[in-house]
Amino acid sequence: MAKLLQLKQQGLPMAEINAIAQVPASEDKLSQAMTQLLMPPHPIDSQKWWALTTQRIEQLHQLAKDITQTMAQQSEYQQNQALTFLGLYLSSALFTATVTLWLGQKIIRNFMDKITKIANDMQQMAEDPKLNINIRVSGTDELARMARAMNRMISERQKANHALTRAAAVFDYSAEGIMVTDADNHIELVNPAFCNITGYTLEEVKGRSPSILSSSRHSQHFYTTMWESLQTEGKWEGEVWNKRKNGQVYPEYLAITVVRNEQGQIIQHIGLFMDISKRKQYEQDLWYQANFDALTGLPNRKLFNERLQHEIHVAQHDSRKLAILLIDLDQFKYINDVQGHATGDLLLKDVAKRLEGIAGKTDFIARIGGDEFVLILPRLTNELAIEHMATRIIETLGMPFDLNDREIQISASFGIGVYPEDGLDVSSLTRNTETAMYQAKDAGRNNFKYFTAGMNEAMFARMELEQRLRRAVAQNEFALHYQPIVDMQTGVVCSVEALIRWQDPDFGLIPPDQFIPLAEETGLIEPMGEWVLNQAMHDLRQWQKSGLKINVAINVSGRQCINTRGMGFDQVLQECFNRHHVNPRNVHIEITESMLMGDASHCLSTLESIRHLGSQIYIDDFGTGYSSLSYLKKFPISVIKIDRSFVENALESNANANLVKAIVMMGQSLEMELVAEGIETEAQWHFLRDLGCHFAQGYLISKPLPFDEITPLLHIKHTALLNHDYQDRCVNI
Ligand SMILES: Nc1nc2c(ncn2[C@@H]2O[C@@H]3COP(=O)(O)O[C@H]4[C@@H](O)[C@H](n5cnc6c(=O)[nH]c(N)nc65)O[C@@H]4COP(=O)(O)O[C@H]3[C@H]2O)c(=O)[nH]1
Repeated sequence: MAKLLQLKQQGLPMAEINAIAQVPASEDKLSQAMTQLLMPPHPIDSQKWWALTTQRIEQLHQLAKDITQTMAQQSEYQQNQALTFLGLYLSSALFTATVTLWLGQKIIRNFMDKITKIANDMQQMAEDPKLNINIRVSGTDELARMARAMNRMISERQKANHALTRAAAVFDYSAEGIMVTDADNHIELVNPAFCNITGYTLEEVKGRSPSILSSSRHSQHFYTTMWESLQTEGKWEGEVWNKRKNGQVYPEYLAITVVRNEQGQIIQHIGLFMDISKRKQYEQDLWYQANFDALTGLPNRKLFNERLQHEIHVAQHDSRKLAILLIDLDQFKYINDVQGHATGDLLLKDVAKRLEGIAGKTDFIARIGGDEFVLILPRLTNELAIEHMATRIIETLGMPFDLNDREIQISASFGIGVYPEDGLDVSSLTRNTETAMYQAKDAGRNNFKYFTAGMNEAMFARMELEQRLRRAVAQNEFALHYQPIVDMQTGVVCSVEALIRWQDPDFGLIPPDQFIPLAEETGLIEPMGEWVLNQAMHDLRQWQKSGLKINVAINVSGRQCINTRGMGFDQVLQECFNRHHVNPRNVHIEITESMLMGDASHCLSTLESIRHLGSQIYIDDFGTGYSSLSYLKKFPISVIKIDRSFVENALESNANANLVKAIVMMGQSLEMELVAEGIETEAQWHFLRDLGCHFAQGYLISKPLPFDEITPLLHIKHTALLNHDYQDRCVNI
């Protein structure tokens, strides 16, 4: 039992103790002995008791021996078992140590590999900052996490690098100049665009103040405001005139931003600017185009209106007067059409120069239309100044122009309007001055007219007439009257002059003087002239069919002669002759002297073409114009018509008679035939015939009459006016 207790105290498990305490089956004797020992004592003798006791003691000894033996066996067994356990323990410990060592080595090698890989990759990246390696470390351990963290870091670094690269590229390649200054506004850094724009290198500006670029165009106040804005708002932007290194001042658009540190102190200023010279130039060009005439360089109508508005305001404020002179070139359209636009342009440029030459310092001159110029005289001290200027304009523009080696003479008509009498605002003053200008034109050109209240009525009348004339052309309200031209030697009617009449439904018959100038001005003369030509050819054909030998003279205006429907006049004629089967030799073309003065070369070629067709050319109203012999010689003119005004006055005085003689002699010296117009009396007839005039036209023979009325008169031979035998000359015309 003591042994069992001891085992128990040693902490042996109960199962084992139990096993040890179990008495094996072979030990039945022990059990029996024990049982007997425990049995109550029987009443036996001492010997027996002794034997029994001895026996039992022996049994006990045997039992103790057995127990000792068993316990020895048990102890041996336990020892063996302990040894086994120890062996096992030691071998497992060894195994564990080996495995642990092996695992440790493996883990360490693994760690070392990973660390080496990370270190190598890091080393490579350190050597080449542009290199970005994705460190590949697998697993979930610390190193793998570290590698992933590093990869993230690298990726961030990569992004940051990209951003930096981009920022650097923006800085380097930006078209805008960039300037970075420190807190004290000393230049720290500039980009290449800065150098391009300003002409300075970084070395030249580093450490200096941006005022190195100052152009001195801005006041101190300008810069003070800029700095105030930087201090309070942290930024400023606007247009600045700066100066390049070469001294050239240029405009730039500048945006300055203040950079502050975490404490809110200014550490840098970043100035970003672009050169806006081109944009400024473009804006200026646009403004120029909108306000100036490209051809002459003079202000245009828009600028004129603005300036007049301003001058009226000033004049009103100062209680002063101002005048405007509206100048229109006479026959400019003709020159333009005949000589070509290039010559027309040259003329306009020269006119502009001449007007600029005579305008005073405070005067303002503009071109407000094709051939319309306007002069503002804003500081009128007295009205004589207007007259003086008007006379100078007429004189200046009256001098011949030398255009492409051609001498061209022009004149101008202009109206004068005075503020405040003739208009209190721009539109009324301009409108009234325009009215005065038209009046000057109607009054025979090359003069000027002051605006008067009555002019407006005339202006309205003119506008109304134009309306009616347009309708007349559209509705063909015209008729032709014919006036005979008689051979002064034979009294025979050789030809008739076709004269247009306007049969207005409201106003009756209107003579050509009242609408031809307007028709020329408005261009209506072209369709009107074509109608005359066709009608006259039609009538001529009728007379010829009836067996009458007659020619027809047609009046042709300068504008009509240039072109009709875009065709040369000779082509128009040819078409018409063909249409009516008329021989061009039976048609005379009457032109005025002024036509010859416009464009000599174009006129010459047109007249030669007409002459080439076979028609003769008459100069109408001779003597009223320049009557230049040199001009007349150049042109293929066959007949001169002496203007009615000379014939009318020829017999009134010797001087007048001598004038007519001179004209006749001039014609004779040019070997041209002469027609005396407006012969009303026999005295005039005889006078002119005796001078050597060949043909006569006038009321003495007949007034212009319609076709039906004139036809019978064409057969009459005016023998009563003859005083000697004649020979028939008409066929030669
Ligand atoms: N007092 C007076 N007058 C006389 C006498 N003999 C003729 N006349 C007028 O003198 C003008 C002559 O025509 P013109 O000089 O060619 O002058 C013409 C001509 O330049 C122009 N004209 C007439 N018809 C046409 C036409 O079809 N086309 C063009 N372009 N102009 C035309 O109109 C002008 C005026 O024509 P008309 O009024 O018909 O006036 C005609 C005629 O009626 C006379 O003895 N005494």
